[in-house]
Amino acid sequence: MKVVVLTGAGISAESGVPTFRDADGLWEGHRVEDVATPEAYDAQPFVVHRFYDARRKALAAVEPNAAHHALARLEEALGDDLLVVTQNIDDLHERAGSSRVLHMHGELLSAVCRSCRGRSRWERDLVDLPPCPRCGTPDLRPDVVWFGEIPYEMDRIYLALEAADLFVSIGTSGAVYPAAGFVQQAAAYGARTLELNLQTSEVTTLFDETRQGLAGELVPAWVD
Ligand SMILES: CC(C)NC(=O)[C@H](Cc1c[nH]c2ccccc12)NC(=O)[C@H](CCCC/N=C(/NCCC(=O)O)S[C@H]1O[C@H](COP(=O)(O)OP(=O)(O)OC[C@H]2O[C@@H](n3cnc4c(N)ncnc43)[C@H](O)[C@@H]2O)[C@@H](O)[C@H]1O)NC(=O)OCc1ccccc1
Repeated sequence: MKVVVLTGAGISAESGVPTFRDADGLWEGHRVEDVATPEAYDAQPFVVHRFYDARRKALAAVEPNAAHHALARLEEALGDDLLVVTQNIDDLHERAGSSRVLHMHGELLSAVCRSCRGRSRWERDLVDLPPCPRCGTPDLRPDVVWFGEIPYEMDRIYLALEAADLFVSIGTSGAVYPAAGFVQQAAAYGARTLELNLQTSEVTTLFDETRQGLAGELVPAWVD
């Protein structure tokens, strides 16, 4: 049984990581779409850096929750038959013990060089961004996928959706593409589809089954 699990901000909410909908999509009065874009980074890099620095600080103070731990247990059982595709840039899946995790929108604790595309761990706050450890150019940016940019690992994701027997979506509003379109792709290839979410999402009607509630309760109940 090949399983693909898509996670969104809702799976980290009970750890204390605010979701995008929580703050009505606003950050310091900015529409998230306005700070999480390459244009915003070119226009006002300091505002964008402050946005991600604040989230790094917040991430250091939180822990994975029961939903993350349940998926790590599922990976022990299924091995390579499980793939977790996350829209989240936090490292809570990995901290819970999951390793078969694909960060389609990047990672908060990673930096990427705009010159050589080399990746490195994000070391310091904005004040003195170090040069790229690989090519030496001072051209590092947060290793996250911004609106208008192509998500990471789309080929691997489409192959996994094609081979999936079961597609499960956890804690996502289905507002952002291409992730919001995965349920249709998986269903088109014959997979059964299940949504675990606190509220009705923009794609709830596309699922074979929906269970509403807290991920910290629904996911362990589904896994164990
Ligand atoms: C706003 C939206 C309409 N715009 C888009 O979708 C755009 C444009 C677009 C493309 N195609 C379209 C088609 C139609 C319309 C628009 C588009 N998409 C793009 O630009 C993407 C790139 C988008 C990525 C942007 N970067 C992010 N994040 C990283 C940065 C950062 O984090 O700062 S997106 C970011 O927002 C999204 C937030 O959504 P959720 O995670 O779902 O969170 P949300 O708060 O919305 O919802 C939380 C849910 O959890 C539930 N919940 C809450 N608590 C709990 C709880 N305790 N338990 C369970 N559930 C819970 C709630 O009920 C709720 O339903 C996530 O994806 C997150 O990663 N790129 C692209 O399309 O490239 C081309 C392409 C296409 C195909 C193939 C190749 C190339």
